[in-house]
Amino acid sequence: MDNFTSKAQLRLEQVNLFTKLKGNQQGYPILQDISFEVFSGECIAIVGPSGAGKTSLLRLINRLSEPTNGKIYLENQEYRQIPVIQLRQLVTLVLQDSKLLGMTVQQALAYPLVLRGLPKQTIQQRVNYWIEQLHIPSDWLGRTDVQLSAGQRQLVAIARALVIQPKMLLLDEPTSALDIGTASHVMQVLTQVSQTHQTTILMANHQLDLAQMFCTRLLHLQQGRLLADQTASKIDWAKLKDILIRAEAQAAEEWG
Ligand SMILES: Nc1ncnc2c1ncn2[C@@H]1O[C@H](COP(=O)(O)OP(=O)(O)OP(=O)(O)O)[C@@H](O)[C@H]1O
Repeated sequence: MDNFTSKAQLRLEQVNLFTKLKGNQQGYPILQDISFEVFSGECIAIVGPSGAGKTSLLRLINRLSEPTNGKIYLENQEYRQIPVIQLRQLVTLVLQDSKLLGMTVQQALAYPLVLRGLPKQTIQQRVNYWIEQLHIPSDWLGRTDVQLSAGQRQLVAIARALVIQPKMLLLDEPTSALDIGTASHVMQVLTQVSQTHQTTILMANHQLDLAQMFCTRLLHLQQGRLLADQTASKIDWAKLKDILIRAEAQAAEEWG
């Protein structure tokens, strides 16, 4: 497989992730035998009940954790050969509860671009553009974490990721605290971003109606395994909703 080249932007090959016990002993499986390819500009929704492994998968792709075995490639380059800083400039993750680390919204949006050494005027233009696109009101700009609601923090975290203009954007339940109108608008903005900039987007999302608005493809995880990998146009959404509701109920029962 080492000489295999693929047109995929991202490739996971038989990835397994196990918890670690004391002395680096292998614990229980979190992800098992995950293989798929992602192509530039795809919008992928990752669905599955609580505990299915959605966050764990996104963390692996952002290299916040390493597979126990199996390999991940970005444009045919194995992850471990890519410097982490370089990888994270190309592949950006928005976590479920992102923090502004003591900065104001304005500072937090500009900061990743300041780190990249961009001219002040370019930074300002880019920040203003995304503030406008995401309808972030100007009176939030001077606020810090504690002065923002969970939903407002989510919107700012999405803007901060878009400002970077990554090749691949990973979003973990990015709209869980947003009202439906704002969440739908975010989905429209993301769709536009992927269409105009060929940005690849992978999004874990419990809200199937929103996933349906946005995705071109869907990965369905259950108990750490990839149950289905489907093109959006071929999905029976009503049936999928039913399956997910039952799986959620079962997961809730198992977790007591
Ligand atoms: N660091 C860790 N150590 C031990 N177990 C972990 C760790 N991280 C995740 N897990 C376990 O791995 C499984 C998958 O968790 P994960 O957070 O990836 O699921 P999820 O699908 O994102 O769930 P949710 O929808 O609730 O966010 C769960 O059983 C979880 O308890």
